[in-house]
Amino acid sequence: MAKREFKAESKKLLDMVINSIYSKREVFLRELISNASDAIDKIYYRALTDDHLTFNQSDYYIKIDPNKDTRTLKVIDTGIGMTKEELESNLGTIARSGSFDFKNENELKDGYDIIGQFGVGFYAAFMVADTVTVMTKSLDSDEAYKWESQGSDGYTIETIDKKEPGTEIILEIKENTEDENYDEYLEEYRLKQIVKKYSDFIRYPIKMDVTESKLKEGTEDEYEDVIEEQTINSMVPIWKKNKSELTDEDYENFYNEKHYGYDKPLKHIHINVDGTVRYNAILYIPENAPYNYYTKEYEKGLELYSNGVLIMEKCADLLPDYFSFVKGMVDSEDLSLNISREMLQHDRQLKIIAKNINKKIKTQLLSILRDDREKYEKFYASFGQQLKFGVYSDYGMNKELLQDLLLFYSSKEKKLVTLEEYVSRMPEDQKYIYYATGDSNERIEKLPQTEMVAEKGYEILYFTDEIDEFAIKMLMNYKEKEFKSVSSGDLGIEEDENKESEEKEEENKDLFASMKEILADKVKDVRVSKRLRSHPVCLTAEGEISIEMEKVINAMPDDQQIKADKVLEINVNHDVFQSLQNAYENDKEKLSLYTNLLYNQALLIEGLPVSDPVEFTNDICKVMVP
Ligand SMILES: Nc1ncnc2c1ncn2[C@@H]1O[C@H](COP(=O)(O)OP(=O)(O)OP(=O)(O)O)[C@@H](O)[C@H]1O
Repeated sequence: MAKREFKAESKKLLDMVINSIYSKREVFLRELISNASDAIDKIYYRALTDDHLTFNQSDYYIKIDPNKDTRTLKVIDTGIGMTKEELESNLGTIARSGSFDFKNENELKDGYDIIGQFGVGFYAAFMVADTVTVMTKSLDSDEAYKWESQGSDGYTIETIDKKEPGTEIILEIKENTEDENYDEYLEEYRLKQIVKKYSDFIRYPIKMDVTESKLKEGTEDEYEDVIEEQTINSMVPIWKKNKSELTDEDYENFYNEKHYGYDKPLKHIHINVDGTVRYNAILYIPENAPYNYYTKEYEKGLELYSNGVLIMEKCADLLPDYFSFVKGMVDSEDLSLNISREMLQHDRQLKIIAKNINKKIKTQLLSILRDDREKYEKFYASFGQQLKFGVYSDYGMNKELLQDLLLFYSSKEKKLVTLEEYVSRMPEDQKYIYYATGDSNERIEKLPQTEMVAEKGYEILYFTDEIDEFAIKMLMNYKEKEFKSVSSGDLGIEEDENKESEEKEEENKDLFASMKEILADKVKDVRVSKRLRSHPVCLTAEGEISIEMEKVINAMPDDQQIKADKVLEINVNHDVFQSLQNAYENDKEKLSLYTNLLYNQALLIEGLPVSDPVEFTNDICKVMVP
């Protein structure tokens, strides 16, 4: 029999399909199953307009049949089949898609959607097979044909005997090589796995004879291998079902089946959009952060399906970083895929979907926050930090979108509050939103710097995450109220104290100058405190860099070191101040001892290390034994 050659360009293209278009060999099965599904769809469409043809869905199926002895894998379908001419033109010309033409000729819109469009998928079979044989009988022909090819050297066509319309594709699976294991494409479990991964939602049953070990009849502990034909795909995707038919349990099962997480999702979001870009999505907000969530290893992304066929396992472009914890999938019929179906040709549709999804996630989070505070706090414990990173990163580009999702611990409420709640409670004379930073709520509670603001009756937000102050600096203000650290120079409330402290400052300016000299470049200034009530000293920072920021940045692994401009504030109403004055008058050595002691105490209160602990304890001893 004379061999027909593929067209010259086709040879090159075939080589490309086999070697470079697809990144994973396993997708050959996805391609053959998609073709089989298209072939059945075509009968369905025909039946819509042809009165002589009835489409009885249960008659149509796809079957996968591996055989280790003959080293063959068959993919059989009960679809429309191909005439001799169609065999010639569809399989003899690479990049010629009969399915694409069919779609155009029939002006197909919704419902059943033909998958094929490029005319290359079939040849993916050569990635795993030396010889590919196609036995086919068209619904429109009495003759059946066999097409066979070993790849680039062409193909043969001959007449065969086949009664029922449909197509049977036989792959002679390659021998294993050093680098490649082809045997796996003959293993039931592996084939099942590939079908589940890519073709689970093909709407016709994909059948396979599966070997199961079963209890032998009449025995109690004897097992035997039983071969059973099973449907291995789920067929109807949950996201195409009506929301009213689905229970929370259905959504939870899908979450677990898909291994989106091992926890129970906190919330699911089911989206069906029929707008400019049509898509369905099921998204989940998990309850717990995966163990690697806050590391570089964590990969964000949603599964992306095109017409129920998996295209990408983790499509990162669908999620912004600040919502990277969201799991789930998107299925759209409107994506322009590239030839390998592994990437999108241009991402306009994807951008629209991403934008839409982003909005929905925010709305959902806000509604949990409003309606189920306990649930939201659980979520926030896992992912609050990520939201705060989101406010801070990209130069604060997303701060407005995220600000209402933030929670901080409140000095007054003794629980987490939103910025909105804080601002709505602010007394009229309060100018700023006050915050204090520290390692824990308990430590912040005891910070001397909070005394004055607390005495004034104002609420203070406690920042215990390293990112907090950075995020707030980026936010700058909320509802036109500026954020103010309780440690900052001007607290906006010290009017009454101003005059008195100015006088004290003036009276004691030589004492403060001496103390500043003793501490040298450790502090920028020594001053009368307006904020202290019961404590003798505290450290505050002047300028943009706070003491907390100095701590955070200096603890980072790179060599970057920064220094806050520290000010040692002295409570002139505290008895200790008298001792300072006495020492200044009578004993300069004592003044030096006291100054260093007070400075080191202030460091400890701030959670900063004292530079010489031995000297510090010696100083204490000196005070104890005058
Ligand atoms: N099982 C089948 N039954 C009937 N026709 C088939 C079958 N497999 C392939 N064909 C025909 O061969 C054509 C080429 O198939 P191929 O998989 O190479 O491309 P495609 O499915 O059209 O596009 P894509 O590259 O996007 O998958 C199809 O368009 C279809 O007309």
